[in-house]
Amino acid sequence: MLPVTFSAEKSLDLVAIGRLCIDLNANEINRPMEETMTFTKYVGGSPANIAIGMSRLDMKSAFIGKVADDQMGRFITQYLKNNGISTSGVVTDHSGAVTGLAFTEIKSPEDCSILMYRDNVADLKLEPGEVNEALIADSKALLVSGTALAKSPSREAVLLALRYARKHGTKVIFDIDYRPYTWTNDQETAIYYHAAAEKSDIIIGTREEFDMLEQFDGNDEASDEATAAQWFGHHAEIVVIKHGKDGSIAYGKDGSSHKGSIFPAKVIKTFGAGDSYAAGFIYGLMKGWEISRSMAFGSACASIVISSHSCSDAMPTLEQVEQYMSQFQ
Ligand SMILES: Nc1ncnc2c1ncn2[C@@H]1O[C@H](COP(=O)(O)OP(=O)(O)O)[C@@H](O)[C@H]1O
Ligand SMILES: O=C(O)C[C@@H](O)[C@H](O)C(=O)COP(=O)(O)O
Repeated sequence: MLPVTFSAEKSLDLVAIGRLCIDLNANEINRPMEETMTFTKYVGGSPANIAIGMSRLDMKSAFIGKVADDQMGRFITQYLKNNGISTSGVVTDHSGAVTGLAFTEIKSPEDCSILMYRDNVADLKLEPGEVNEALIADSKALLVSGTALAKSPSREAVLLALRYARKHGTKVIFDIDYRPYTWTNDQETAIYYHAAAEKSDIIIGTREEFDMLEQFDGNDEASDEATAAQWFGHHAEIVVIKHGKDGSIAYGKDGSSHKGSIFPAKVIKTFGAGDSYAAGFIYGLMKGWEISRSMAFGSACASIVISSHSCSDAMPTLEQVEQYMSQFQ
């Protein structure tokens, strides 16, 4: 039996909803931000990275989001188009909002952090009326980034997108994607994360992200197994808990559990690991692979991306992943 069955009727594989931003990745690595002088510009934002990752793997992808009416917004939209991603669901802000920026600090391969500039950002201005129902109806899966739930009106837009997905038999993949900068308080975070997780078929997050989601649920010593069981009580069919360099663990609603190991990497920076892992994992599931094989593929994608300078631009093609994995067979 397949771990998840995606509709064969739909012409798109994945539509992602959430932020389209800019990553400014430090060129001078292994030093603090105070001493970092130059950066390279890439398209960023976790759901954008995942959509780009899927597209590189030849999956038909689309995006629902809002960009600023400026050079950065146009750069992002053009990059998506150049990568074969449908931008018919990408709208332009006209309220004077700006593009979100993520400056990366690479002190060492183990010590990386992100400095986010997210005041008055266009991505969080997406209105419910701007959510393209037809794109969701025509996609096998909707990928929701949890950060898009942080503020209205993007929050309501995402909740509506979730309703459209359930209405049209589009599988919901929820990447918790917790970024503290955008949230007001923990209670609010847990409430809206719950609303999305309850409607999701696949939930992906780190242990810390699940702890954020479940913090008021009374699971004092939340184990990965208890986390999975909690969400199988709703719509979830697969729950994936990521543990950085310790790999990942996935649970299936059929009672199965799958330990994912990592591939060796010449780590430049650790960000981008989760997004590339998600792209590879979703790709595998959509190909009808077993959970373990999909996890291995995701881990290989992650190793490639963390050994590179960017997140989006470094997303590997199928050929690159296969070649990389073949070294370890
Ligand atoms: N140092 C590392 N070496 C090799 N693979 C890694 C490393 N860190 C993360 N990964 C891979 O990326 C996956 C996701 O990483 P993780 O750090 O847990 O997610 P996130 O980037 O969302 O915090 C891991 O399950 C693992 O497969
Ligand atoms: O998500 C962002 O806004 C920034 C990303 O583009 C980024 O570089 C990053 O943090 C990737 O996240 P991860 O895959 O969870 O490490």
